Amino acid sequence: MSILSEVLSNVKKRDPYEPEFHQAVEEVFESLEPVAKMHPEWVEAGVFQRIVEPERQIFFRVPWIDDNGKVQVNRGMRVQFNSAIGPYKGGLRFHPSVYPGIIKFLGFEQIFKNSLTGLPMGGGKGGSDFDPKGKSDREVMRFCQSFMLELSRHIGADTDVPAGDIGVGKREIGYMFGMYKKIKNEFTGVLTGKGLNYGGSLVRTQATGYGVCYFMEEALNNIKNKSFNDSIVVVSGSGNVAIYAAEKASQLGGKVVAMSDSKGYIYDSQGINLETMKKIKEVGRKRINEYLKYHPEAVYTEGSSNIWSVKCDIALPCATQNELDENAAKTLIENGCFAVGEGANMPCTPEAVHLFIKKNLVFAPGKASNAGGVATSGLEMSQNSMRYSWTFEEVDSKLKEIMKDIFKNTHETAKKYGFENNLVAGANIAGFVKVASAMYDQGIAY
Ligand SMILES: NC(=O)C1=CN([C@@H]2O[C@H](COP(=O)(O)OP(=O)(O)OC[C@H]3O[C@@H](n4cnc5c(N)ncnc54)[C@H](OP(=O)(O)O)[C@@H]3O)[C@@H](O)[C@H]2O)C=CC1
Ligand SMILES: O=C(O)CCC(=O)C(=O)O
Repeated sequence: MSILSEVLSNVKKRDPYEPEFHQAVEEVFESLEPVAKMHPEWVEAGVFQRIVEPERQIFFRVPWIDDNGKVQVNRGMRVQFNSAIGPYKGGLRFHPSVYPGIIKFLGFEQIFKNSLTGLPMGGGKGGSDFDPKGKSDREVMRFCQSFMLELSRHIGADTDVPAGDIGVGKREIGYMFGMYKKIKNEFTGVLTGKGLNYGGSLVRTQATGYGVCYFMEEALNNIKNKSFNDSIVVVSGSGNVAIYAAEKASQLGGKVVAMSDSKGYIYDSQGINLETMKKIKEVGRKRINEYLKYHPEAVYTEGSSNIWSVKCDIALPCATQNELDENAAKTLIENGCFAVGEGANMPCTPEAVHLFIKKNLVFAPGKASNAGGVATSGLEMSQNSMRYSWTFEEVDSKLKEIMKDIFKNTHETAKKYGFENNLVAGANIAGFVKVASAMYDQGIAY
């Protein structure tokens, strides 16, 4: 049995009820056989065993009082996965589906993603099974304050710097930052994704979605001699990542014809009107079928996974994990889709990914293509430390350079290890090598 199979089998034995975490480890380990062969010293130092075990996991009670005066209790968690190359960094997810297996898979992905950005950030992730949907602003505020009351003991600008993810946006970050400041009596860059009026960075709102398109444009140019220009694009989700991926895809000359939420999807042959979408989702926090009130010529279909039956050239899954399976992948390919860029974390199942690679689509894996969000969070941390702010153009051009560099690194690494044009292997190997070498240099007790 190879060391990688042995470690994977132990991961499954140790935490048998965490399928998403197993999937994330398996997907990275699939690419690492040549690395293990090239670095017997890493095998001997137990780097592979150590990298799958979080440095620390924190679980805590989050009691809060709803608008009816009733006490509610949620579960909070933070997984501090790996700090070999910098303070733990990664988002917080508030969604009823959150449990340790989800947070661990996200934290594991974050280690390699953050490494790919070239910035000094370790990997972490956290969240709660709290559902902000349908709650009043006051309820969300009370929950966030209670959450931070405990989390504040474990984070800090040089220790662990959380940010947003599903269900956590500017509103939630604001409430949590306010509470942290009150508890610690200090104004530091302990969270990113902050409002622009209190230390946030320009472009952070747009960064993940824009970054997906910068990465994809580079991949299309280099691998297929194509671009977004004149392409038909389908984007799943209508949250932060989806809206700004759709915006940049349109700016680059693509036409986005469909977007979704967890209930269904909208098809608009004229191209989705993003101002309407922002009004519905960012301002109103409403369901996507509201779009028909403003654009009656569009079509709404129940069932979010059906979105992949819409004919397109480029598909950008930007909603959630495992939202695009093998059948959806077959349909996309039959309809002529030539590129898939993951805006969400692990949105394509392993079977779908294998098919895309086998059929030579340009496939951009999330840990590379959605790294623009955390990279810009890294730039927010730098600006906070300097007590300074860069302009929109400055941050945007740094983001673009970072995404181009991530593409170059993943593309060249894939080639070097015998996986030409396989960006999954390139991203896994390039992300891993930097962290593994730092872990090795810092000794086994680390
Ligand atoms: N925000 C960021 O900077 C980054 C986010 N990501 C990843 O991108 C993805 C989206 O995050 P973000 O845009 O921030 O989150 P948001 O909460 O802003 O939006 C999430 C979107 O996905 C939809 N969605 C959520 N769960 C499901 C589900 N189970 N089935 C179908 N649709 C679903 C939501 O629909 P509904 O409103 O109906 O629930 C909503 O449209 C996540 O995978 C996240 O981890 C990755 C890198 C950075
Ligand atoms: O900006 C960040 O720190 C985290 C973003 C994130 O959660 C992600 O990359 O999945």
